[in-house]
Amino acid sequence: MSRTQQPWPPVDTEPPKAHPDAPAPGTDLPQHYARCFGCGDQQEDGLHLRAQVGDGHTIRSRFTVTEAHQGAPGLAHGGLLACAFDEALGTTVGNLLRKPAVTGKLETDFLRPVPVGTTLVIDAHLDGIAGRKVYVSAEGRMDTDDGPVAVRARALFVLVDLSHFVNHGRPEDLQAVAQDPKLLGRLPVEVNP
Ligand SMILES: CCCCCCCCCC(=O)SCCNC(=O)CCNC(=O)[C@H](O)C(C)(C)COP(=O)(O)OP(=O)(O)OC[C@H]1O[C@@H](n2cnc3c(N)ncnc32)[C@H](O)[C@@H]1OP(=O)(O)O
Repeated sequence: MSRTQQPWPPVDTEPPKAHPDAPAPGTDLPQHYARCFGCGDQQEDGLHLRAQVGDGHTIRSRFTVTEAHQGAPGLAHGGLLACAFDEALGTTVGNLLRKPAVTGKLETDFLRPVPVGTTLVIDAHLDGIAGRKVYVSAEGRMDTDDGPVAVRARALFVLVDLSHFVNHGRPEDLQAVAQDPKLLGRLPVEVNP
């Protein structure tokens, strides 16, 4: 099987346009949910991914592979790397478009093994929009922003109503958020667009 990529985005798209209230380049983004495995500070063994807005529809995220993230001895589990990219790509969609969206499809190419202790520098980019479909891609470099590329990913996010989360979320977790709204970071969505 070759690494030849299909055209991306796979359908005709409009160029992305950041929301007028999207955070400016250079902004450090807060966790979006304290219990999120990707970014939450209440998940002891989570990824604790941190993100900053870049120029031109990009967001740069960083996460450090810990012992809790191993698949083979001393090496990151591929599924956890995919999780980091899901988070980095979702953060890019949510913060730049300020609309709720969920992952519909996520593809990853693992190019190099990633040892425990590595910090992955993930640069994600909005690629195009077709109706509710948002195409976004990223690459992750080892330790520095010009380090060797270890992982590439691309994804389709689908814009949804907030009712998606209300209708499908576990009631006790929704209740916990209602009682302690600080569990959510700055809402990355336009609630009344
Ligand atoms: C600041 C915020 C930071 C947030 C970071 C969070 C990062 C983590 C994000 C996640 O992990 S979200 C959790 C994982 N994802 C899910 O749980 C989604 C589960 N799937 C669904 O809920 C529904 O399938 C979905 C909302 C994605 C779509 O259902 P809908 O009934 O709303 O829409 P529909 O099925 O008509 O699909 C809409 C369009 O997307 C297309 N589509 C959907 N899934 C697709 C797929 N897998 N592949 C290709 N196309 C797909 C579909 O063909 C269609 O295209 P057209 O508009 O052209 O007709």
